[in-house]
Amino acid sequence: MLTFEHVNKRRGARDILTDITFHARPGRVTGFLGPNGAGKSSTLRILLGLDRPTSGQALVDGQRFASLRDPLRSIGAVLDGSGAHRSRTGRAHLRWVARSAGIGNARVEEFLELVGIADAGNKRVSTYSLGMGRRLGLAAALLADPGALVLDEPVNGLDPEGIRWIRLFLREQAQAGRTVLLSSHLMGELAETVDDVVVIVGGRIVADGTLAEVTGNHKNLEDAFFALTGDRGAR
Ligand SMILES: Nc1ncnc2c1ncn2[C@@H]1O[C@H](COP(=O)(O)OP(=O)(O)OP(=O)(O)O)[C@@H](O)[C@H]1O
Repeated sequence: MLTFEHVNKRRGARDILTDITFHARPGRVTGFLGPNGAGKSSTLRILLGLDRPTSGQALVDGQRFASLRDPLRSIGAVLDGSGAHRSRTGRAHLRWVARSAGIGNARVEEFLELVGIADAGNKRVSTYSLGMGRRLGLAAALLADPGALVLDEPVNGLDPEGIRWIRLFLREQAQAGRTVLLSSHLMGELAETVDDVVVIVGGRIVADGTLAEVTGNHKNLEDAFFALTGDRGAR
């Protein structure tokens, strides 16, 4: 379970996040949706201990990231890019991540297969497409079998096949019991993937509920999103 409790973030004179409160639950995919600049990345960075809230807290299974005894086994994350050094091969990157977590190389091979990049395992990450880099990032995030998976804009820039693959993959992760939290400014691509939806606009939560609850009387999630965000959602 991922929990945000009254998280506020101020930068200089600006309130970037105001009273961010929501949960992402095990076995469900939670979409954290909002237009560019709404505060999605800032919120996720606080959860992952990469930034501090001005007040409030973000918790992974009831604990702050910094207090987790074995963070890789609690929460996996894919933020910008693959997270790998470009001159490394995909396989070498995963072996390095595995070693840091005390995991054997057999699991690296298993995960290269799982995310569908086994054939490219010996190629340098600099030669990977955007989609392959995302798959490598997912493999690294999942190597230590974490209970939660966090992804910042996982489908952004991918072709339809890549988007479809990520959607199915994330649904499988939730079915396996993981808590999946993903951010996106794209609604159409995600309506079939998410169980729960949290909408953020201007650093504030403006909707939080199941997909059906947030869609409400609108034709679809995209229409509901534009109604909630005004023209800011169109950017
Ligand atoms: N390091 C920083 N210093 C100053 N302002 C920042 C910093 N990081 C983010 N911001 C500001 O905080 C606000 C929220 O940014 P954030 O990146 O969290 O939004 P986002 O919803 O993830 O949008 P995007 O999808 O465009 O990244 C923006 O107005 C941004 O300009």
